[in-house]
Amino acid sequence: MDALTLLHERSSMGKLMGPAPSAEQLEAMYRAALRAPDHKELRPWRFIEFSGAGLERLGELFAQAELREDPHAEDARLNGARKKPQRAPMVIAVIARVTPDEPKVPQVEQILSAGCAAHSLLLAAHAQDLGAMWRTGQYAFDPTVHEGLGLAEEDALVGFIYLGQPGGRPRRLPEHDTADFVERWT
Ligand SMILES: Cc1cc2nc3c(=O)[nH]c(=O)nc-3n(C[C@H](O)[C@H](O)[C@H](O)COP(=O)(O)O)c2cc1C
Repeated sequence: MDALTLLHERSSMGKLMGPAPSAEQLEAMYRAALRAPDHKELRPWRFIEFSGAGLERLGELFAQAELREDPHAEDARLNGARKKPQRAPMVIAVIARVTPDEPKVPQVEQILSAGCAAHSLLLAAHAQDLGAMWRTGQYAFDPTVHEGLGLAEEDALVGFIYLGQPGGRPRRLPEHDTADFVERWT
């Protein structure tokens, strides 16, 4: 697949099956992520890979987040939270590790860099015929989850990248007219 075709045709896959990406596939994905644009080379990112029992630990954190919000939360709600990470054989949390006192690189730029890294993970997954989906949901912003994953106060959880083998048909790509989004000053 040439680079432009990849950029034009990447799409998300919500239905994901095992096996999880191989070590080689993951290495190619992380190498792509580490090429994200990065002002002053701060490397403002951190990745946590969850698979197997790790997915259960992540689900437990999601359940704890529910409990902190509502100490009387019903079992169905807690079990629903526990099951969320099980929608894929692997999840990668992408964290913006923010340097707060960097005068030339505002925090938003560092978070954008981590977002670019997340996009590169998606692209490199697609290039290797893997399925992937970027999710946040309430848990990406939850203090219990942040604490459990060791985020510092200034860090951001940019997203959870769900990964696996595509388990469904790719959705039809939307057609957009670039003219609707571009203005030209000449
Ligand atoms: C930061 C971010 C967070 C997202 N969070 C969710 C989410 O929690 N749940 C969801 O269904 N889609 C979420 N999405 C959207 C999907 O990842 C996906 O981009 C969307 O369904 C469109 O599909 P496409 O990537 O094939 O165009 C998120 C996207 C971004 C960029």
